Amino acid sequence: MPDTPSASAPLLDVRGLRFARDEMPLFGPLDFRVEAGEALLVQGGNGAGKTTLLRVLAGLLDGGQGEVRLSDAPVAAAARAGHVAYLGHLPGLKVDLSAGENLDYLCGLLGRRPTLDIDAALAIVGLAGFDDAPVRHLSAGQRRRLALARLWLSPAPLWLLDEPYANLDLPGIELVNRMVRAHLDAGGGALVTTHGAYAAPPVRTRLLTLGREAPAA
Ligand SMILES: Nc1ncnc2c1ncn2[C@@H]1O[C@H](COP(=O)(O)OP(=O)(O)OP(=O)(O)O)[C@@H](O)[C@H]1O
Repeated sequence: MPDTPSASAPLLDVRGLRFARDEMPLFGPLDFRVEAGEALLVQGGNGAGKTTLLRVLAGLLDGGQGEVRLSDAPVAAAARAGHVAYLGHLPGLKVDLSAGENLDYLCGLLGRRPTLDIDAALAIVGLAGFDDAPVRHLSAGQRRRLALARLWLSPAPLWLLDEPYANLDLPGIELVNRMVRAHLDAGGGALVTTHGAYAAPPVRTRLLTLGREAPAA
């Protein structure tokens, strides 16, 4: 956890964050924050930089300049993976392992909420009985649900969700909304990227728009 946590501090406080690729600016400088109990919708068209922003915040992509504070303490990119839960386009699963083995492995790597076990998390995302199923036999939507189980098991208060509705059916979309609402009700926060093709999660939401027309909100 950050060195100097503060109950009233925002979960995420970003100051002057900018990113350039091959010296071409992609976004920024951006200033925004995420308070406990709220979601920040990161909006923008294809190529606007939404995924890049989330990967920079997660510490998965080098090259961002500016300050990223988590619960009132600056956290360098290399240390951020242990402080946030990132749900990316690719589920980040090992296809040769079973669903349960994947969750066990990821919990060992990134930590786990002590009040929840793997079977319960699988049941919550509609994968009860899939514990021993090899991930290579799962559909794209089932893999997405497995990644949601990992998210649900994570102890991190800040979720970074890159198009979390991708590959999901309507019950899956409702599942994401329930999960986000429960996470925020418990004092967590979330960044959620969106093209605007789906309704936003029904939670307290602010907006950050990437793109030339509206650099930041
Ligand atoms: N690995 C990479 N190497 C070079 N350029 C990249 C790489 N990844 C992304 N880009 C470029 O960076 C820009 C932003 O990409 P990014 O994926 O962040 O956008 P996005 O807003 O998430 O887009 P989408 O809505 O299409 O998913 C795009 O112009 C893209 O071509």
